[in-house]
Amino acid sequence: MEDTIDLTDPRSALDLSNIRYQLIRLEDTIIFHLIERVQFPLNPTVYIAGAITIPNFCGSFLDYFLTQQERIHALVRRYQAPDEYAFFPELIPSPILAPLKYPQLLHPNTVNFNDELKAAYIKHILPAACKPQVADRGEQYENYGSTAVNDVACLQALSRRIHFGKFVAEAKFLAETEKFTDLIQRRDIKGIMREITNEAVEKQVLRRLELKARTYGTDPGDNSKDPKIKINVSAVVAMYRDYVIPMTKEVEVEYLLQRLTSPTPEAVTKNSHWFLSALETVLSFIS
Ligand SMILES: O=C(O)C(=O)C[C@]1(C(=O)O)C=C[C@@H](O)C=C1
Repeated sequence: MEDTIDLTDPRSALDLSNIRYQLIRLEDTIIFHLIERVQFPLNPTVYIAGAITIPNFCGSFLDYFLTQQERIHALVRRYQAPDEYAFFPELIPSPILAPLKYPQLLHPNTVNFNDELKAAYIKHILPAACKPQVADRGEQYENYGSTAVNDVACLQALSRRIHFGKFVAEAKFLAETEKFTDLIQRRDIKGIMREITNEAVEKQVLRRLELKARTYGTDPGDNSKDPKIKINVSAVVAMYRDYVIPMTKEVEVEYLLQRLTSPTPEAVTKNSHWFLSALETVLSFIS
């Protein structure tokens, strides 16, 4: 097993034990970001379109922050990577850095579950994880900026996690191509879901997550009998059980349903970003 997955090497990127190791690493990232986020109250104002006045923008404060951050990250090639998916893909600019040449690891596809993820994060995950808030007392007390900064970190890590489902699905497809081809051709969604599900692995994920949330949430210097835990451990487990694992599986199924079809122009754009960027660079030299 490699320490980090190498997305420029198909043998590394499509090895199921490497992919699972990456998913385990992402658990750490997600838990630490969530611990940072729940220092602040829920602050529902941050998620309501128009609740905070923003010049030339009519969405929520979180969406404003996400669009701005995605724009700058896109400029340095973040969304060319096959494991990165933007929440506002239609708003991101082309990179200023020369394109990287990723091998074609995944079948071209249009799968992006970020809207569903963001909705679940705001409606279910955060309310369960944040401390109860008596009332939203306004920006000077509630740190709207810090709230949004931490939300973006949580959402981007969660997005990476669920979209790794594409690599899992591709690895499973390559291991049992005949069986999956038959299920896909018959559009047997229940059958595909059954084949990609490994209940033992899911139980292991949830057990490990509970231990990690408890461990990372406790100050090692706190020697009291009843140490304070910085995160609601059962909310972390519920987040995975009810949203993260189910969405990863939906990503897997949706990806497999597109696995045999010829790519749509939209899918080609995400998968051959580097080619289009290279073309843009060449054209900018010519003009
Ligand atoms: O590890 C796998 O095989 C996956 O498909 C990932 C995952 C998960 O989200 O953790 C999802 C479905 C399986 O039932 C087990 C685990």
